[in-house]
Amino acid sequence: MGAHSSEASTKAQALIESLPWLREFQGKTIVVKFGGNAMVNEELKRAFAEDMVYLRQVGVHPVVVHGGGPQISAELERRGIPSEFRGGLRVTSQEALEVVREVLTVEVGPQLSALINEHGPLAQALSGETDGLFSGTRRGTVVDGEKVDLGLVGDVTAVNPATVTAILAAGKIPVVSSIAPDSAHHGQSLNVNADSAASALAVALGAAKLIILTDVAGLYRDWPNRDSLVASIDAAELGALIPSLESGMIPKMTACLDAVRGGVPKAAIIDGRVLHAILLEAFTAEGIGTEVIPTAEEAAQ
Ligand SMILES: Nc1ncnc2c1ncn2[C@@H]1O[C@H](COP(=O)(O)OP(=O)(O)O)[C@@H](O)[C@H]1O
Ligand SMILES: CC(=O)N[C@@H](CCC(=O)OP(=O)(O)O)C(=O)O
Repeated sequence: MGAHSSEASTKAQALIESLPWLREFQGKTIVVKFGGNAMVNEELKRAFAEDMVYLRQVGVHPVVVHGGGPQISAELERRGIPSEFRGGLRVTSQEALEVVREVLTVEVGPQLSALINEHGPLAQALSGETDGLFSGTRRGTVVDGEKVDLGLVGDVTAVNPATVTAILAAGKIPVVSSIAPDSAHHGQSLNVNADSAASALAVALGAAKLIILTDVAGLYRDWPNRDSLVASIDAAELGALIPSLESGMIPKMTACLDAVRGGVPKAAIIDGRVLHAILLEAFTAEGIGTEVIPTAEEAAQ
């Protein structure tokens, strides 16, 4: 076989490998979290937008929840507003919250939507504050056994997915940012980590999968030992591993665990620095990154 025909047969093979996946996810909702660290250049953002359009075109319903942590940090620094992370979450003052909201809902969300819309009028950006999508409660965290006050940081405690389902029903792609109104204080909003917002939305939508893009190949059991990449882990094992994790991996893996425990059959952490990572995850038999699945007993229920 000549080089040309062998390349063609590799492409045909990739298409054939996608068949079981297409059957599994046809007509189903997939929540995709696009992290700020995976948005490092225009080419990656464009490829991500193409992947979302592709999924929609083949009959899957993608919902995007985006982060923007590094972009928020850059803007806070530019304005001279102090910012620190504790347990992977940003300690957020009222002043910082205004910047979080502005960067996520005025900058990152509309930019991603515009890239998707280069392929047709498909994306609709909305914030967790829109139409009561999210409702949150303030949370702290525990670092080295000590309680830490994170300020205006919340967990999503209720989701009203009506607007998201209406956008999906109209054949469009919702692009959601992770700000939530505080259910206990009218008019106050909370900064929610985008991984946990994506997880709450995936559960509320009854999504078939949660995919989180980040800037590493997946979860390393023994970080930073590069031989310890986890291909697949169940909820019970992950629950036992989370207390030993560091920084940004804590909210990320907790989000996967909560999604799977909340009834989402699969969650995956994949490397968003790889062009078309979503299609590789979706359309190759073995997938890429780390997959989280329910424990055997949970899956049987
Ligand atoms: N066990 C681990 N496996 C993989 N990455 C880890 C682990 N522990 C810590 N990390 C760090 O977590 C980072 C991902 O979290 P974060 O920076 O919050 O990403 P994002 O912006 O995509 O949400 C990785 O780049 C890596 O440096
Ligand atoms: C509470 C908290 O930490 N909120 C995050 C929200 C954005 C986010 O999660 O962005 P990435 O996914 O890019 O990290 C923050 O302020 O950075």
